[in-house]
Amino acid sequence: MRIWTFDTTLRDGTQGEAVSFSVEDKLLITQKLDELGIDYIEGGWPMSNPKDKEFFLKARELKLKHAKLTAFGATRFARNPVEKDSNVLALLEAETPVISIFGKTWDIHATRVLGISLEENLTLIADTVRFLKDHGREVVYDAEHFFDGYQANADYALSTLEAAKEAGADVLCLCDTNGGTLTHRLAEIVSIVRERFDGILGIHCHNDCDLAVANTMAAVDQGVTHVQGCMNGYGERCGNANLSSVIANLEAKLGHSTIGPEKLTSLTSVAHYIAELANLPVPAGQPFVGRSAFAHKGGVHVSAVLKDSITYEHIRPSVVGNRQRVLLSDLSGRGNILYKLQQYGIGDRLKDDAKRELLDRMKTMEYLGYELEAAEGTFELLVREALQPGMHFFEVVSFEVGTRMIGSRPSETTATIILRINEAIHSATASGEGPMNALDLCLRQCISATYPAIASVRLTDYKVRVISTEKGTASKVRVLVEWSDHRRSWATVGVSDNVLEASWNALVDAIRLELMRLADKDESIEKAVEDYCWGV
Ligand SMILES: CC(=O)SCCNC(=O)CCNC(=O)[C@H](O)C(C)(C)COP(=O)(O)OP(=O)(O)OC[C@H]1O[C@@H](n2cnc3c(N)ncnc32)[C@H](O)[C@@H]1OP(=O)(O)O
Ligand SMILES: CC(=O)C(=O)O
Repeated sequence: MRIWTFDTTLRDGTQGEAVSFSVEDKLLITQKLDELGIDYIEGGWPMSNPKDKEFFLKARELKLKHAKLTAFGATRFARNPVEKDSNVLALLEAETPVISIFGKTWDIHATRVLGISLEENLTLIADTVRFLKDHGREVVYDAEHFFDGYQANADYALSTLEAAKEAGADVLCLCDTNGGTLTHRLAEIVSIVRERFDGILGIHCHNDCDLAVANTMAAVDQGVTHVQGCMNGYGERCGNANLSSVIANLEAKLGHSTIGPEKLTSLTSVAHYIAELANLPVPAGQPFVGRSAFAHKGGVHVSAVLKDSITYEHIRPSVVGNRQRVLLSDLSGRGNILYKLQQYGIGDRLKDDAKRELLDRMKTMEYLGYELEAAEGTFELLVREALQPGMHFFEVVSFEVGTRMIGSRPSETTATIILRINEAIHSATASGEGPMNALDLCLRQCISATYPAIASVRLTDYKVRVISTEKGTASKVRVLVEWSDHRRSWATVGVSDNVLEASWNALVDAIRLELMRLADKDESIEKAVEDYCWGV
């Protein structure tokens, strides 16, 4: 069945805490949602603020291929005749083909919030819908608090829908505004409304009981054909139904037609694009589009996935443009190692004994506090060392680092290192902006003449975590360092009860890894490594 998608990321989504978009962001997101094949894009409430007003003005220049831009507002305010209500007039001035308005369904909202009679509220609804229809707009009527209103006073709730319908509303959208309705009850109520009203029924769910997507699906099951939601589940309080999950479920599970299977493959990238503009991370475990949505960690899972991915995946990740990942940890089995080696294209270059040794080494390292899941560069180094035993490039003889602070003068840090390269001793002393910088400079001084290619490796992030705190300042720490060589990024990890030693080990591993990569010209490894490294 054809189900119409209505995205309110730019309106209800921005009612979520920490979600805010500039006019430029809103324009970019509108275009992106249009490309994704969304049917309606609710851009904001034009009377609410200058930003939303400007957005609708600028959006006139957008050449949308598919979506209908929608302006949102309220039924006329009780004190104003509809033709003089600034909120209603601003909706017309937005010049969108579609207007959505919310009206009161719940009797206490009419009497206690608006302070008007139940009858007068019906007039507000009918006046506003009719006025907008008379001005040639498609009207989506959002029945705010429909389910709470129905449970409080069913006859009155239904009469508000009748008022909107008789005035010409094109869609009657049932809103679970407080997000408190349980799925079975919501389905019962939708089925009653479906029997009573023909035409397009919509659903708008909030996630206060963590049921917004399930409730949306249940409503569709009862005959609703217009679904509202926000990308990444943004929205007031606990958010709205996550539209990316709703779309994926409708398309991939139920065979309904929304954006179509081809555009569905852009779902993950669009969700991440919007999160990027919102400056919020997509939660790793977000269904369908999150980084962990198809990430396998337990050895038992990975071993089965290697035989057939359907064993632990409910759909193929590519259906929604996501990808399968395998994580490394102390919960890994041989399967995890095999998977990675196959990914690197070297499944057959390591003997079974070497694979088992690698797994044992990994488990010991995890026990000592290394977290290879976040530092696949360190794992790659272990693999390459297993492939080319004895290839170390340089050996660390010693390192020394000291920071001097006198009075209020800026501190001074100097490091000295001694290395053995091809049987010759090299040493360097350098001052830096802190110990890591001083050590880094020394290392480069010692080896760059022999290995000039390491000049491109630079630190991009540095994180320290105390592994267990019982020893206070003497506790063991894990240092995770991210690196980039202008082509890709990767992370290495060091563990020690001395933060400088942990940092130094992560630094040395990153440089060794780069040298190993340059020495091993096997392109299949190179390509596979790029798959886990992230672009820069
Ligand atoms: C369920 C939803 O999510 S609805 C959308 C909610 N979104 C927002 O509120 C974000 C945008 N809101 C705003 O910018 C502002 O609240 C404005 C510009 C709309 C109104 O601001 P103000 O005029 O200062 O009013 P305020 O926000 O304090 O109160 C809301 C007013 O709208 C009235 N109102 C609320 N719902 C409706 C409705 N469906 N129809 C008519 N009037 C309504 C209220 O009675 C109240 O008016 P009152 O103060 O005369 O009683
Ligand atoms: C209209 C709307 O956003 C709601 O009822 O939640």
